[in-house]
Amino acid sequence: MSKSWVSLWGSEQVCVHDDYQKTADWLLSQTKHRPQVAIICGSGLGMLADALKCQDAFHYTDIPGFPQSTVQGHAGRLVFGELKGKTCVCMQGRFHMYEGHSLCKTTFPVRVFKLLGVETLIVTNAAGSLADGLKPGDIMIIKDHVNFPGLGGFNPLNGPNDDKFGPRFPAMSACYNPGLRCLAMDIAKQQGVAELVQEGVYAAVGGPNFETIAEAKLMHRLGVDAVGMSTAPEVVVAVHCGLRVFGISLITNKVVKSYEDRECVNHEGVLEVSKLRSHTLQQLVSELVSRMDVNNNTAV
Ligand SMILES: O=P(O)(O)O[C@@H]1C[C@H](O)[C@@H](CO)O1
Ligand SMILES: Nc1nc2[nH]cnc2c(=O)[nH]1
Repeated sequence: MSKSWVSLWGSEQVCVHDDYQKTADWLLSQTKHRPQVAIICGSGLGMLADALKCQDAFHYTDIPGFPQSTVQGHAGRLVFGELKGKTCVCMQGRFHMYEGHSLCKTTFPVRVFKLLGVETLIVTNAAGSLADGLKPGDIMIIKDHVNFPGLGGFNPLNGPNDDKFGPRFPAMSACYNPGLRCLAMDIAKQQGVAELVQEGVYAAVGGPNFETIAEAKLMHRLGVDAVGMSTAPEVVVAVHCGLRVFGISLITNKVVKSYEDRECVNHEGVLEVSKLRSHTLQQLVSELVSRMDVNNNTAV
């Protein structure tokens, strides 16, 4: 049963081991698939699940304990299936803090994946670029992140630590697996899309508003390459419980950094660019899944 925990910021819901286990047990009773890889689809990127063969799909509304998706471009389905010889589970729709989910609900699926036997988590998102060399339609392989809500005390690991998942003070200095990043770069070259792909630092903010110009300038100065409203909390929880992580940001817009610039970002534009690049991203992720080693959590 989830419990209430009083934090610096007031009362928060925390989920306990039993909550994750119940959801995992239900899923294991409903599908024969035993996933090794989990994929979280960002805004407008749900089509990554279309490549899965022999699908078993569940609406979030039907999964006990699962939060619900409320954002356009996040279908709210969990899809199990085979992708190039690997068993995968794919979230068509993720949870964001700005929807009103507690951080434990935002990251709930990650621990469920761990209990399903997943070893590798692939996170994708739509993001705005701050780096001058990244333009809409580009693909950024996430090298590292800045978790702004986490720095301010909004961390999904707040509250009593569950030692069954991981340590009280987990290291975060190698969040994004170097071997998988390198493999993804090689695949991009082989697929002829290397000019679209580069590595960079992602920053997570709380949203749901897009950045002010002062905020954009601040993050640019701090060395952030792309900004979005998700991913970092999921990755913190994944690394805590020993999952290997690979992350991709699809750059859907540039973040306005000048008072003279009259461009204005909106969610519909974000979804449009996601759609345009969906095929390229699907090819890249499929090949990465195909070529990754799933039985050794430390190697590629
Ligand atoms: O789920 P992601 O991070 O891909 O979604 C991004 C951030 C906001 O939820 C939304 C803004 O358009 O896209
Ligand atoms: N915070 C933020 N999230 C995004 N998601 C897609 N584009 C953006 C952006 O420009 N800013």
